[in-house]
Amino acid sequence: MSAAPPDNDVLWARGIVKSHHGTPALRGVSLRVREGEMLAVTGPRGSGKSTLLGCLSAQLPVDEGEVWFHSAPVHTLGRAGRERLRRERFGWVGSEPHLVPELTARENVALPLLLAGAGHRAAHRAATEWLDRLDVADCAKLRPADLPQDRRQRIAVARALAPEPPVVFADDPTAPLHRDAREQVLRILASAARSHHLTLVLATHDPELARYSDRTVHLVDGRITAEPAAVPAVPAGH
Ligand SMILES: Nc1ncnc2c1ncn2[C@@H]1O[C@H](COP(=O)(O)OP(=O)(O)OP(=O)(O)O)[C@@H](O)[C@H]1O
Repeated sequence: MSAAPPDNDVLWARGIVKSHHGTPALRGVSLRVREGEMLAVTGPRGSGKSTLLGCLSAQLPVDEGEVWFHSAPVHTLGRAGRERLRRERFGWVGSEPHLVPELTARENVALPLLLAGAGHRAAHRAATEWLDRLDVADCAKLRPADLPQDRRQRIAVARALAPEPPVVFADDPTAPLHRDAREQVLRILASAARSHHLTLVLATHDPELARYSDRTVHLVDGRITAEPAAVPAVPAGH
């Protein structure tokens, strides 16, 4: 039996192998993510970034290897256990803003807080604060269909951050945004992660955006090719 990972790692993975319908996506990936760290996963299209985030965030079961969250095994959980872990401990921002179309922006952001048991007033107050941080407070009463893509994405970021989960996964979160908005949303993600001591795992094509992270791992063809020494991060709020 293998040893449990070190206590100070939030996420710890060893030898992850994962295929999609016979197409190998990850071919033995090992990595660790420390508490409060902002880790960027870079690599060309099809290199396995989304699959890696899927395996680390318990969305996808691994074919081989181990994934641990705070010294508890994830790779041995069944579907229900993985779903509970995701719902209770992880936030997710995808490259497309998937919001509930019938709800206003504020209701969308409040929803995960209400599902976690918060009272209506507290959930709506927190949602308003997060919309304000993401610079979309003016959209609070509008529904997703009335908003452009980049505003919807900011709301999706607010929704992921509002419950302040221990880990937020962001899979190419700036893809729907224009250049200036990309920088701003990334800065907000980075500063929220730092001020709320969240751990952030971010997949991106853009090495420039990886500058906001504490550390980068680079994937090529389902393998980590290099884990460069920490590059100077852009200070939050700049
Ligand atoms: N649902 C799927 N069904 C079949 N093959 C898949 C599926 N998802 C991913 N793949 C394949 O697995 C490999 C890794 O894909 P993945 O999406 O993880 O890479 P990526 O680095 O995130 O790519 P991108 O930057 O384009 O999002 C690719 O060869 C891809 O075609």
